Amino acid sequence: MLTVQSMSVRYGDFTAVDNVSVTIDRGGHILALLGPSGSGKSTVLRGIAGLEPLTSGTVSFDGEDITNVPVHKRNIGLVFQDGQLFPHRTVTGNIEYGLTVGSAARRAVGDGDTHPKLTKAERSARVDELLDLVGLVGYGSRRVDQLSGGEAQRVALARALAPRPRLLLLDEPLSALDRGLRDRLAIDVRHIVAESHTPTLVVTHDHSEAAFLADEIAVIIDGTIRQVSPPRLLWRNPADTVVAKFLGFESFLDAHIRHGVARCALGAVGVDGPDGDAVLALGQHSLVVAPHGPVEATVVSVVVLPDGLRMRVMIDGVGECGAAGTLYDDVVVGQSIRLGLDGRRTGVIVPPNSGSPSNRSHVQGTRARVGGGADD
Ligand SMILES: Nc1ncnc2c1ncn2[C@@H]1O[C@H](COP(=O)(O)OP(=O)(O)OP(=O)(O)O)[C@@H](O)[C@H]1O
Repeated sequence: MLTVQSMSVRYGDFTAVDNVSVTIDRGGHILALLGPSGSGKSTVLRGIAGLEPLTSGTVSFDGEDITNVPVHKRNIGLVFQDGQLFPHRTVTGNIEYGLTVGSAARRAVGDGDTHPKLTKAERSARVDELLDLVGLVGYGSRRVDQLSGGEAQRVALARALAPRPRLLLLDEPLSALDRGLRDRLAIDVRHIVAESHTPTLVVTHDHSEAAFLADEIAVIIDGTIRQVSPPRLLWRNPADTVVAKFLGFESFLDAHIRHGVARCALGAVGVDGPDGDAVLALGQHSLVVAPHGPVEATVVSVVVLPDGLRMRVMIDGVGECGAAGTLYDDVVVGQSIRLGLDGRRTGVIVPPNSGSPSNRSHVQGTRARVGGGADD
Protein backbone atom coordinates (compact mmCIF):
# COMPACT_ATOMS: atom_id res chain seq x y z
CA MET A 1 0.00 0.00 0.00
CA LEU A 2 1.54 3.37 0.99
CA THR A 3 5.31 3.51 1.37
CA VAL A 4 7.15 6.71 2.11
CA GLN A 5 10.88 6.15 1.89
CA SER A 6 13.42 8.56 3.41
CA MET A 7 11.32 11.70 2.82
CA SER A 8 13.17 14.95 3.46
CA VAL A 9 11.87 18.46 2.85
CA ARG A 10 14.16 21.45 3.21
CA TYR A 11 13.37 25.14 2.93
CA GLY A 12 16.72 26.80 2.29
CA ASP A 13 18.97 25.80 5.19
CA PHE A 14 16.05 24.64 7.32
CA THR A 15 15.14 20.94 7.38
CA ALA A 16 11.40 20.62 8.07
CA VAL A 17 11.23 16.85 7.48
CA ASP A 18 14.28 14.69 7.93
CA ASN A 19 14.52 11.20 6.48
CA VAL A 20 10.98 10.12 7.36
CA SER A 21 9.85 6.64 6.35
CA VAL A 22 6.23 5.59 6.75
CA THR A 23 4.35 2.48 5.65
CA ILE A 24 0.65 1.72 5.86
CA ASP A 25 0.11 -1.74 4.49
CA ARG A 26 -3.46 -2.60 5.39
CA GLY A 27 -6.75 -1.05 4.31
CA GLY A 28 -8.84 0.35 7.12
CA HIS A 29 -5.86 0.93 9.41
CA ILE A 30 -4.99 4.36 10.75
CA LEU A 31 -1.48 5.64 11.39
CA ALA A 32 -1.35 8.88 13.37
CA LEU A 33 1.57 11.23 12.94
CA LEU A 34 1.64 12.93 16.33
CA GLY A 35 3.93 15.83 17.10
CA PRO A 36 4.12 19.34 18.51
CA SER A 37 3.41 22.43 16.44
CA GLY A 38 6.09 22.94 13.80
CA SER A 39 7.39 19.36 13.99
CA GLY A 40 6.77 18.73 10.28
CA LYS A 41 3.49 16.75 10.37
CA SER A 42 1.64 18.79 7.75
CA THR A 43 4.71 18.87 5.53
CA VAL A 44 4.80 15.06 5.51
CA LEU A 45 1.08 14.97 4.71
CA ARG A 46 1.47 17.52 1.94
CA GLY A 47 4.44 15.59 0.57
CA ILE A 48 2.37 12.41 0.40
CA ALA A 49 -0.54 14.24 -1.23
CA GLY A 50 1.74 15.81 -3.85
CA LEU A 51 1.19 19.34 -2.52
CA GLU A 52 4.82 19.76 -1.42
CA PRO A 53 7.85 18.83 -3.53
CA LEU A 54 10.28 16.52 -1.74
CA THR A 55 13.92 17.48 -1.42
CA SER A 56 14.69 13.76 -1.39
CA GLY A 57 12.93 10.45 -0.86
CA THR A 58 10.04 8.71 -2.54
CA VAL A 59 6.31 8.12 -2.12
CA SER A 60 4.96 4.92 -3.61
CA PHE A 61 1.69 3.13 -3.69
CA ASP A 62 1.38 -0.60 -4.24
CA GLY A 63 4.95 -0.57 -5.48
CA GLU A 64 4.34 2.24 -8.00
CA ASP A 65 6.51 5.32 -7.47
CA ILE A 66 4.14 8.33 -7.42
CA THR A 67 6.69 10.90 -6.19
CA ASN A 68 6.33 12.92 -9.38
CA VAL A 69 2.65 12.22 -10.07
CA PRO A 70 0.57 15.42 -9.79
CA VAL A 71 -1.82 15.77 -6.88
CA HIS A 72 -5.05 15.32 -8.87
CA LYS A 73 -3.83 12.03 -10.29
CA ARG A 74 -2.90 10.40 -6.97
CA ASN A 75 -6.44 9.36 -6.02
CA ILE A 76 -5.97 10.43 -2.42
CA GLY A 77 -8.82 11.65 -0.22
CA LEU A 78 -8.08 14.70 1.94
CA VAL A 79 -9.94 16.04 4.97
CA PHE A 80 -8.83 19.23 6.69
CA GLN A 81 -9.53 20.67 10.13
CA ASP A 82 -12.37 22.88 8.89
CA GLY A 83 -13.81 20.42 6.37
CA GLN A 84 -13.70 23.00 3.55
CA LEU A 85 -17.19 22.12 2.31
CA PHE A 86 -18.91 24.16 -0.37
CA PRO A 87 -21.40 26.29 1.60
CA HIS A 88 -23.70 26.85 -1.37
CA ARG A 89 -24.19 23.11 -1.96
CA THR A 90 -26.32 20.64 -0.06
CA VAL A 91 -24.86 17.64 1.75
CA THR A 92 -25.60 15.51 -1.32
CA GLY A 93 -24.09 18.17 -3.60
CA ASN A 94 -20.87 18.14 -1.60
CA ILE A 95 -20.58 14.36 -1.64
CA GLU A 96 -21.39 14.22 -5.37
CA TYR A 97 -18.60 16.72 -5.98
CA GLY A 98 -16.23 14.17 -4.44
CA LEU A 99 -17.54 11.59 -6.91
CA THR A 100 -17.04 13.87 -9.90
CA VAL A 101 -13.50 14.81 -8.92
CA GLY A 102 -12.63 11.23 -8.10
CA SER A 103 -13.84 9.78 -11.37
CA ALA A 104 -12.15 12.59 -13.30
CA ALA A 105 -8.89 11.87 -11.52
CA ARG A 106 -9.23 8.21 -12.31
CA ARG A 107 -9.97 8.87 -15.96
CA ALA A 108 -6.90 11.10 -16.06
CA VAL A 109 -4.67 8.20 -15.02
CA GLY A 110 -6.30 5.91 -17.57
CA ASP A 111 -8.46 4.13 -15.03
CA GLY A 112 -11.69 5.08 -16.78
CA ASP A 113 -12.54 1.57 -17.91
CA THR A 114 -12.65 0.05 -14.46
CA HIS A 115 -14.25 3.17 -12.95
CA PRO A 116 -16.45 4.57 -15.72
CA LYS A 117 -18.36 7.83 -15.28
CA LEU A 118 -21.25 7.07 -12.98
CA THR A 119 -24.87 7.36 -14.10
CA LYS A 120 -27.23 9.54 -12.06
CA ALA A 121 -28.72 6.45 -10.42
CA GLU A 122 -25.27 5.10 -9.53
CA ARG A 123 -24.25 8.46 -8.08
CA SER A 124 -27.39 8.59 -6.01
CA ALA A 125 -26.82 5.05 -4.73
CA ARG A 126 -23.22 5.88 -3.80
CA VAL A 127 -24.32 9.04 -1.95
CA ASP A 128 -26.90 7.01 0.01
CA GLU A 129 -24.26 4.43 0.84
CA LEU A 130 -21.90 7.16 2.11
CA LEU A 131 -24.61 8.93 4.13
CA ASP A 132 -25.30 5.60 5.79
CA LEU A 133 -21.57 5.02 6.40
CA VAL A 134 -21.09 8.39 8.13
CA GLY A 135 -24.38 8.22 10.05
CA LEU A 136 -26.19 11.02 8.19
CA VAL A 137 -29.10 9.20 6.55
CA GLY A 138 -31.84 11.77 5.83
CA TYR A 139 -29.42 14.74 5.75
CA GLY A 140 -28.90 14.74 1.95
CA SER A 141 -30.96 17.83 1.17
CA ARG A 142 -29.69 19.90 4.13
CA ARG A 143 -27.55 22.92 3.40
CA VAL A 144 -24.10 22.43 4.86
CA ASP A 145 -24.25 25.77 6.69
CA GLN A 146 -27.11 24.26 8.73
CA LEU A 147 -24.92 21.46 10.06
CA SER A 148 -23.12 21.18 13.39
CA GLY A 149 -19.32 21.04 13.33
CA GLY A 150 -19.34 17.28 13.85
CA GLU A 151 -21.91 16.71 11.09
CA ALA A 152 -19.90 18.89 8.71
CA GLN A 153 -16.78 16.80 9.34
CA ARG A 154 -18.79 13.64 8.62
CA VAL A 155 -19.81 15.15 5.28
CA ALA A 156 -16.18 16.06 4.56
CA LEU A 157 -15.23 12.44 5.28
CA ALA A 158 -18.00 11.13 3.02
CA ARG A 159 -16.91 13.50 0.24
CA ALA A 160 -13.30 12.36 0.55
CA LEU A 161 -14.31 8.67 0.54
CA ALA A 162 -16.79 9.05 -2.34
CA PRO A 163 -14.40 8.19 -5.19
CA ARG A 164 -13.00 5.24 -3.22
CA PRO A 165 -9.53 6.79 -2.79
CA ARG A 166 -6.61 4.47 -2.30
CA LEU A 167 -5.44 6.53 0.66
CA LEU A 168 -7.13 8.92 3.07
CA LEU A 169 -5.18 11.80 4.62
CA LEU A 170 -6.73 13.59 7.59
CA ASP A 171 -5.14 16.86 8.75
CA GLU A 172 -6.20 17.60 12.35
CA PRO A 173 -9.73 16.48 11.39
CA LEU A 174 -11.31 16.98 14.81
CA SER A 175 -9.35 19.94 16.19
CA ALA A 176 -12.13 22.47 15.56
CA LEU A 177 -14.63 20.49 17.65
CA ASP A 178 -15.16 20.65 21.39
CA ARG A 179 -13.59 17.96 23.55
CA GLY A 180 -16.59 15.69 24.17
CA LEU A 181 -17.71 15.70 20.55
CA ARG A 182 -14.14 15.21 19.41
CA ASP A 183 -13.75 12.01 21.39
CA ARG A 184 -17.11 10.61 20.25
CA LEU A 185 -16.50 11.47 16.60
CA ALA A 186 -13.00 9.99 16.78
CA ILE A 187 -14.53 6.60 17.61
CA ASP A 188 -16.96 6.97 14.69
CA VAL A 189 -14.19 8.01 12.28
CA ARG A 190 -12.24 4.93 13.25
CA HIS A 191 -15.25 2.77 12.50
CA ILE A 192 -15.94 4.56 9.19
CA VAL A 193 -12.34 4.13 8.05
CA ALA A 194 -12.36 0.45 8.99
CA GLU A 195 -15.64 -0.09 7.10
CA SER A 196 -14.28 1.70 4.04
CA HIS A 197 -11.06 -0.41 4.08
CA THR A 198 -9.09 2.72 3.19
CA PRO A 199 -5.56 3.02 4.57
CA THR A 200 -5.44 6.29 6.46
CA LEU A 201 -2.85 8.71 7.77
CA VAL A 202 -3.94 11.33 10.29
CA VAL A 203 -1.75 14.17 11.49
CA THR A 204 -2.47 15.75 14.83
CA HIS A 205 -0.83 17.47 17.78
CA ASP A 206 -3.57 16.20 20.11
CA HIS A 207 -2.60 13.15 22.16
CA SER A 208 -6.07 11.87 22.81
CA GLU A 209 -7.16 12.42 19.21
CA ALA A 210 -4.24 10.23 18.12
CA ALA A 211 -4.99 7.63 20.78
CA PHE A 212 -8.70 7.50 19.93
CA LEU A 213 -8.14 7.32 16.17
CA ALA A 214 -5.02 5.35 15.51
CA ASP A 215 -3.98 1.73 15.33
CA GLU A 216 -0.43 2.96 15.56
CA ILE A 217 1.15 6.30 16.46
CA ALA A 218 4.36 7.72 15.01
CA VAL A 219 5.80 10.50 17.15
CA ILE A 220 7.50 13.20 15.07
CA ILE A 221 9.67 15.83 16.74
CA ASP A 222 11.83 18.35 14.86
CA GLY A 223 11.11 16.62 11.57
CA THR A 224 12.25 13.19 12.73
CA ILE A 225 10.17 10.16 13.67
CA ARG A 226 11.39 9.13 17.10
CA GLN A 227 9.00 6.33 18.05
CA VAL A 228 6.34 4.15 16.47
CA SER A 229 4.01 2.23 18.74
CA PRO A 230 0.42 1.19 19.24
CA PRO A 231 -1.14 3.81 21.57
CA ARG A 232 -1.05 1.58 24.63
CA LEU A 233 2.68 0.88 24.36
CA LEU A 234 3.52 4.49 23.56
CA TRP A 235 2.48 5.70 27.00
CA ARG A 236 3.74 2.57 28.75
CA ASN A 237 7.17 2.68 27.17
CA PRO A 238 8.19 6.07 25.75
CA ALA A 239 11.36 5.73 23.68
CA ASP A 240 13.28 8.46 25.50
CA THR A 241 12.81 11.49 27.72
CA VAL A 242 12.19 13.84 24.75
CA VAL A 243 9.25 11.72 23.58
CA ALA A 244 8.09 11.22 27.18
CA LYS A 245 8.04 14.98 27.86
CA PHE A 246 5.99 15.54 24.70
CA LEU A 247 3.59 12.81 25.86
CA GLY A 248 3.04 14.63 29.16
CA PHE A 249 5.48 12.96 31.54
CA GLU A 250 7.21 15.52 33.72
CA SER A 251 9.66 13.88 36.14
CA PHE A 252 12.27 11.24 35.51
CA LEU A 253 13.89 8.87 37.98
CA ASP A 254 16.78 6.52 37.39
CA ALA A 255 15.78 2.99 38.32
CA HIS A 256 16.96 -0.57 38.24
CA ILE A 257 14.45 -3.27 37.39
CA ARG A 258 14.66 -6.82 38.62
CA HIS A 259 11.85 -9.37 38.30
CA GLY A 260 9.27 -6.67 37.57
CA VAL A 261 10.21 -4.46 40.52
CA ALA A 262 11.86 -1.09 39.86
CA ARG A 263 13.98 0.42 42.63
CA CYS A 264 14.31 4.19 42.46
CA ALA A 265 14.66 7.24 44.74
CA LEU A 266 11.01 6.82 45.78
CA GLY A 267 11.40 3.17 46.79
CA ALA A 268 10.30 -0.01 45.04
CA VAL A 269 7.42 -0.20 42.58
CA GLY A 270 6.03 -2.95 40.35
CA VAL A 271 6.49 -2.11 36.66
CA ASP A 272 6.39 -3.84 33.31
CA GLY A 273 9.97 -3.84 32.06
CA PRO A 274 12.99 -6.03 31.44
CA ASP A 275 15.68 -6.57 34.07
CA GLY A 276 18.32 -3.86 33.99
CA ASP A 277 18.68 -0.10 34.18
CA ALA A 278 15.70 2.03 33.18
CA VAL A 279 14.24 5.49 33.64
CA LEU A 280 10.83 5.88 35.23
CA ALA A 281 8.72 8.64 33.66
CA LEU A 282 6.25 10.18 36.09
CA GLY A 283 3.08 11.83 34.83
CA GLN A 284 0.21 13.58 36.57
CA HIS A 285 -1.24 10.30 37.83
CA SER A 286 1.90 8.38 38.77
CA LEU A 287 1.96 9.72 42.33
CA VAL A 288 -1.36 9.47 44.11
CA VAL A 289 -2.52 10.39 47.59
CA ALA A 290 -2.24 7.32 49.83
CA PRO A 291 -2.51 7.81 53.64
CA HIS A 292 0.04 5.08 54.33
CA GLY A 293 2.06 5.52 51.13
CA PRO A 294 5.86 5.31 51.24
CA VAL A 295 6.57 8.78 49.78
CA GLU A 296 6.48 11.89 51.93
CA ALA A 297 5.78 15.18 50.16
CA THR A 298 4.81 18.78 50.84
CA VAL A 299 1.93 20.25 48.85
CA VAL A 300 2.98 23.26 46.75
CA SER A 301 -0.32 23.87 44.93
CA VAL A 302 -3.71 22.24 44.45
CA VAL A 303 -6.22 22.56 41.62
CA VAL A 304 -9.65 20.95 41.77
CA LEU A 305 -10.76 19.41 38.45
CA PRO A 306 -13.95 17.47 37.67
CA ASP A 307 -12.12 14.15 37.86
CA GLY A 308 -10.03 14.86 40.95
CA LEU A 309 -7.21 16.93 42.43
CA ARG A 310 -4.06 17.90 40.57
CA MET A 311 -1.20 18.94 42.81
CA ARG A 312 2.36 20.09 42.65
CA VAL A 313 4.32 18.55 45.48
CA MET A 314 7.90 18.86 46.73
CA ILE A 315 9.72 15.63 47.53
CA ASP A 316 13.08 15.61 49.33
CA GLY A 317 15.86 14.40 47.07
CA VAL A 318 13.61 14.40 43.98
CA GLY A 319 12.26 17.94 43.61
CA GLU A 320 8.88 19.22 42.48
CA CYS A 321 6.50 16.70 40.84
CA GLY A 322 2.87 16.43 39.84
CA ALA A 323 0.55 14.29 41.94
CA ALA A 324 -3.13 13.39 41.90
CA GLY A 325 -5.87 12.90 44.43
CA THR A 326 -9.59 12.28 44.47
CA LEU A 327 -12.26 14.85 45.26
CA TYR A 328 -12.52 13.16 48.68
CA ASP A 329 -8.90 13.91 49.66
CA ASP A 330 -8.60 16.90 51.99
CA VAL A 331 -5.40 18.60 50.90
CA VAL A 332 -4.18 22.16 51.45
CA VAL A 333 -1.05 24.01 50.35
CA GLY A 334 1.86 23.55 52.75
CA GLN A 335 0.49 20.31 54.16
CA SER A 336 2.71 17.28 54.50
CA ILE A 337 1.07 14.29 52.79
CA ARG A 338 1.89 10.71 51.90
CA LEU A 339 1.84 9.40 48.37
CA GLY A 340 2.07 6.06 46.62
CA LEU A 341 3.77 5.49 43.26
CA ASP A 342 1.49 3.70 40.79
CA GLY A 343 3.68 1.62 38.47
CA ARG A 344 0.78 1.13 36.06
CA ARG A 345 0.55 4.85 35.50
CA THR A 346 4.30 5.33 35.17
CA GLY A 347 6.20 5.20 31.89
CA VAL A 348 9.18 2.90 31.74
CA ILE A 349 11.97 4.04 29.43
CA VAL A 350 14.31 1.18 28.67
CA PRO A 351 17.55 1.49 26.74
CA PRO A 352 17.27 0.57 23.03
CA ASN A 353 17.97 -3.07 22.21
CA SER A 354 17.24 -4.17 25.75
CA GLY A 355 15.31 -7.17 24.45
CA SER A 356 12.05 -6.12 26.05
CA PRO A 357 9.04 -7.30 23.99
CA SER A 358 7.53 -3.82 24.27
CA ASN A 359 10.79 -2.19 23.25
CA ARG A 360 10.61 -3.77 19.82
CA SER A 361 7.94 -1.28 18.79
CA HIS A 362 9.90 1.86 19.49
CA VAL A 363 13.19 2.19 17.80
CA GLN A 364 14.49 5.72 17.41
CA GLY A 365 14.83 6.88 13.84
CA THR A 366 12.73 3.94 12.75
CA ARG A 367 10.18 3.75 9.99
CA ALA A 368 6.53 4.06 10.89
CA ARG A 369 4.66 0.98 9.77
CA VAL A 370 1.03 0.13 10.31
CA GLY A 371 -1.09 -2.74 9.10
CA GLY A 372 -0.78 -6.49 8.60
CA GLY A 373 2.98 -6.42 8.29
CA ALA A 374 3.62 -4.35 11.41
CA ASP A 375 6.62 -5.64 13.22
CA ASP A 376 5.24 -5.35 16.74
N1 LIG B 1 6.95 27.07 2.83
C1 LIG B 1 7.72 27.08 3.92
N2 LIG B 1 8.84 27.80 3.97
C2 LIG B 1 9.64 27.81 5.07
N3 LIG B 1 9.38 27.09 6.19
C3 LIG B 1 8.27 26.35 6.19
C4 LIG B 1 7.37 26.31 5.07
N4 LIG B 1 6.36 25.46 5.39
C5 LIG B 1 6.60 25.01 6.64
N5 LIG B 1 7.74 25.54 7.13
C6 LIG B 1 8.33 25.27 8.45
O1 LIG B 1 8.51 23.88 8.54
C7 LIG B 1 8.25 23.44 9.87
C8 LIG B 1 7.22 22.33 9.84
O2 LIG B 1 5.99 22.89 9.44
P1 LIG B 1 4.66 22.02 9.46
O3 LIG B 1 3.55 22.89 9.00
O4 LIG B 1 4.88 20.75 8.73
O5 LIG B 1 4.52 21.69 11.02
P2 LIG B 1 3.33 21.02 11.80
O6 LIG B 1 3.93 19.97 12.67
O7 LIG B 1 2.27 20.58 10.84
O8 LIG B 1 2.83 22.23 12.67
P3 LIG B 1 1.33 22.66 13.12
O9 LIG B 1 0.84 21.59 14.06
O10 LIG B 1 1.56 23.97 13.82
O11 LIG B 1 0.52 22.79 11.87
C9 LIG B 1 7.83 24.67 10.64
O12 LIG B 1 8.93 25.16 11.37
C10 LIG B 1 7.40 25.64 9.57
O13 LIG B 1 7.60 26.99 9.99
